[in-house]
Amino acid sequence: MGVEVTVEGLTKSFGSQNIWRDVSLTLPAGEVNALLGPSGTGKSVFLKTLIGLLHPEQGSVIIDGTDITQCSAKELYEIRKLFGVLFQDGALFGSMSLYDNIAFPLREHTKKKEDEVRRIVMEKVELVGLAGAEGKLPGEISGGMRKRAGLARALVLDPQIILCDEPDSGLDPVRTAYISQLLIDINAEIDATILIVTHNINIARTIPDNIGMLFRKELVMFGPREQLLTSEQPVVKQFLSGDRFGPIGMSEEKDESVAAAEAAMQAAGISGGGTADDFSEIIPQVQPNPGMPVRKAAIRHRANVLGMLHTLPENAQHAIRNSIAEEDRRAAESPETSTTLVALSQTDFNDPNARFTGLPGGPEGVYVAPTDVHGNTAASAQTDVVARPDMAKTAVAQQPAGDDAFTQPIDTSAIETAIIDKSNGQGSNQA
Ligand SMILES: Nc1ncnc2c1ncn2[C@@H]1O[C@H](COP(=O)(O)OP(=O)(O)OP(=O)(O)O)[C@@H](O)[C@H]1O
Repeated sequence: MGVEVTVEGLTKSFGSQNIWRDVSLTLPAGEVNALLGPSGTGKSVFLKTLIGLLHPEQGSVIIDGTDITQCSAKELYEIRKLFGVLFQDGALFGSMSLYDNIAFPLREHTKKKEDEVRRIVMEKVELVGLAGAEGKLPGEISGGMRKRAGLARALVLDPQIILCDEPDSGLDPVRTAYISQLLIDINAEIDATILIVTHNINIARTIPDNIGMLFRKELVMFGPREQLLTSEQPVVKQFLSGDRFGPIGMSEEKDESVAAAEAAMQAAGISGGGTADDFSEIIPQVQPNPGMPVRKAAIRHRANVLGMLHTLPENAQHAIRNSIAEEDRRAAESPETSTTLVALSQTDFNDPNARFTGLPGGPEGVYVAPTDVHGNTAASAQTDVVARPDMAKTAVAQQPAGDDAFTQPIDTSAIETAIIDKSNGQGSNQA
């Protein structure tokens, strides 16, 4: 499973220029996260700080129990092996073939023999669709191919954390969709924690489990994607719609006179050029391609979100309920592509250690009852957590049906461990 990354009170400056301050967030293990923000707000600086390439003045970055802002160079070297990083420009060595570029981390960090290096490199080359191009130099291929080569290189050490700095920059919308799908498939396959820095709203809407946004030197928010997509905060709304009217200016601080002039234009019905799309209409998250393993993080994410639901704004709660209902409806229609139901269908309700207690339908109280390996329907149709009975007993007994089922805090600790172990066919369900 991927590694949780916990950032606490992080502040970074270059000389007298403060980039951001007091940034705190947790990238949950194995989940896909996106970081948005206007140009120059320090998103790339944030990524580089997470891998210890840049040093913050304050705060901590805890990875696998180690605070990388305080650890020794040797410890940092070891922690860095957990990472795969796709830099904004691919950061390939111009004088090396794609093959040698992709092989580089293996030759640098492992003692693998060349035939093993070849096997791994060619596997990743295939994965990113570059078979046949491995002998070319970076200067001989397109920008999109360089991106994919950079991603292949980021994957060769089987990273537990993948950082992608603008994986879509310079790519057409179709190639962007392919690379986004690839990230979801990779997540399904290796369950790595992923952080994507992007300006691409379509990626933000369809790929991550969680989204954060930097603005005016602060983390405006970080949470389930529905929270940001339904946010009423002007900066978030403006960023999503791409409108020039709003707090974000050409440079970070918008002049008061400019803001007043814009407000007047807006009042006069003049367009700021933004899209009229309604981002609070949550569109379904991209699923792994058929044949890919269950995306275990999606199951954990659901348990996490249900646990924190009561702390979120009302419209985010509503959007999450709808997302879950929609996900379950789609799952019931095509169980073979459903993350949740595939996992659930591999679960044995009769097993005393691992059984789940049902999925709620949604605001209308529609209930989609999944079945287990024996075709049994979940015992209780009134609860919303995937749980070991001993962990969830209280929640099960107390949860009302329908909309209200989401309003109570649920103890989700250790919740989906059992089901994930089961779906992997890995014996014990003891937390
Ligand atoms: N090594 C450095 N030394 C000094 N200043 C730096 C350094 N790296 C970045 N900066 C400054 O930090 C600020 C944030 O840069 P960064 O590249 O992180 O922004 P960003 O949000 O990723 O922007 P974009 O979306 O345009 O890529 C910029 O003002 C940049 O000039």
